[in-house]
Amino acid sequence: MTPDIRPLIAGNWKMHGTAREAAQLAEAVRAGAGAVTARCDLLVCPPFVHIHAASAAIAWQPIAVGAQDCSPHAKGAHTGDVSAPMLVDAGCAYVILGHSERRADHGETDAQVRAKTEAAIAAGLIPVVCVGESEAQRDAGEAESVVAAQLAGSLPDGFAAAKGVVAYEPVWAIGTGRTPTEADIRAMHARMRAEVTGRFGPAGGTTRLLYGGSVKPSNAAAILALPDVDGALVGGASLVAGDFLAIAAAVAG
Ligand SMILES: O=C[C@H](O)COP(=O)(O)O
Repeated sequence: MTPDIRPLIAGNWKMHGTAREAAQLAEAVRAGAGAVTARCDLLVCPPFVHIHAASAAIAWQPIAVGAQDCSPHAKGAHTGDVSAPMLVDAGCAYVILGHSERRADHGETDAQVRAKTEAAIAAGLIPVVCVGESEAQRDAGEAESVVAAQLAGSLPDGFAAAKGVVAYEPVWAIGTGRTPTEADIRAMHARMRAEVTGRFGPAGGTTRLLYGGSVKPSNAAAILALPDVDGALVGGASLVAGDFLAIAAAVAG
């Protein structure tokens, strides 16, 4: 954790579930959130088509809803895309951008992620920009330089002032049950803090830096206690309300 930064525990539901299941999961998170929202912010990111169902189930509780992508364009002839203003209209406060699955599945580049991030900020959304190295890049000793380059290319000017969030997700740790060592997470987050403060000045000192990749209740406390780890971006475990809330409860009180 970083002193004076309120942690964020974010759930990325990816491409799972029906609208009914999304509503049930959101309701279960809402019902159990009272014990943890005193110490951290909660965010759930359903698939586009379930955003309304999740938002309706969460209602007034202090749990934010986000999306998993947005268009770099505010409107227009872009079949299949969803704009940032549409997400605001649907009740979103955040949007995940540049997730490694989008970089892999859709060939998203740093420049495209940056354009989407600019669009999100212009619409009033808080972007959660994902970065992370492949296993081959880590084995080659390139992890920090890869992430630094992704940050330089993906984050627009004004990112920190807009309270943008960075999520470090080593690609090889996503959905695998494997995590970096605590020393490696600590080192990467220190490097990311140096990068954002170098780029954005004092505002970068309060940028929330999340860790993601096989976070679960059993490892959350150790990871969340590390310096400059200001929360978690949770995939698989966020699909089980009890596990997601247990991860949030692992934030030091
Ligand atoms: O966005 C979330 C990450 O891809 C982590 O997924 P995971 O917790 O299933 O490893």
